Amino acid sequence: MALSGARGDGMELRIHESLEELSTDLADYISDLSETTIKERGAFCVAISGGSLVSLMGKLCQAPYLKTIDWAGWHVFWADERAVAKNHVDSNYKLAKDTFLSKIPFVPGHLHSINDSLTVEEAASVYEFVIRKLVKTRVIGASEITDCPKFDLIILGMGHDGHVASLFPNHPILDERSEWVTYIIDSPKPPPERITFTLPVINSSSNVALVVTGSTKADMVHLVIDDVGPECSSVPAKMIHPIDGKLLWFLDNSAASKLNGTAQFS
Ligand SMILES: O=C1O[C@H](COP(=O)(O)O)[C@@H](O)[C@H](O)[C@H]1O
Repeated sequence: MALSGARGDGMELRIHESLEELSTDLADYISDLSETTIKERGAFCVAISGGSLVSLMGKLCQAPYLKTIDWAGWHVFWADERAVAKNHVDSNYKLAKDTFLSKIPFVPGHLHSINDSLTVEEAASVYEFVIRKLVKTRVIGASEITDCPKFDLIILGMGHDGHVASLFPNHPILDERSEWVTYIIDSPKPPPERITFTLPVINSSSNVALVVTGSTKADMVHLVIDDVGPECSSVPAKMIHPIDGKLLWFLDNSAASKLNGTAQFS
């Protein structure tokens, strides 16, 4: 690893020399977290997103992880989904399934994908209902502070504009405080209709991993991570602060190239 360290503000950065190194570290991190969480509470509830981070999770279906992880304890959710059929090239479900999920022996019924045959409004409300039932039966934990579900891990990518899940800059859903899952019909990035976890749910997670790579995201990474002033206050990635959990950034050297003071990590 090129650099690794905790910043005073409760976030940890891991900066990698290569995508290969990053994806191995990510798989080790997920595997360790899965082991300790399943020992502690019998299940591991992880929500994933779409985009470039999915291929970086591909190591999970390879040795040693395929054999060493206790997949029976896993429940997989989507932090966001695009309103397209599950076999559409834009589907976050399809991307994860084709890349690695289909090669892993999950318990049938533990892949909690978002219904693609409903309107986005209906799909968001049905998904929230599914999550509520799993909180009630204690498969998913509950935050004592926010009353939201407490996922064991939410893995997010970040767009060039700083969006995370389907929470886009300056969009009114950034102010959503009562729903756990909501929808948009005017996404600036196609497709326009999407379903997404809200900020309170993401910030109630025990662990949030933000996985960002490539030089085209270096400016936004600098804006979000370094204290550059009020101009970045409307950037969704900047709003990720787990209330009672940990925030870990997985970056490659290119994405981290404009960060201030990385020399303080070693
Ligand atoms: O549209 C989306 O974009 C973000 C970021 O994608 P990337 O390809 O730039 O990494 C992704 O995290 C989100 O889940 C997805 O719906």
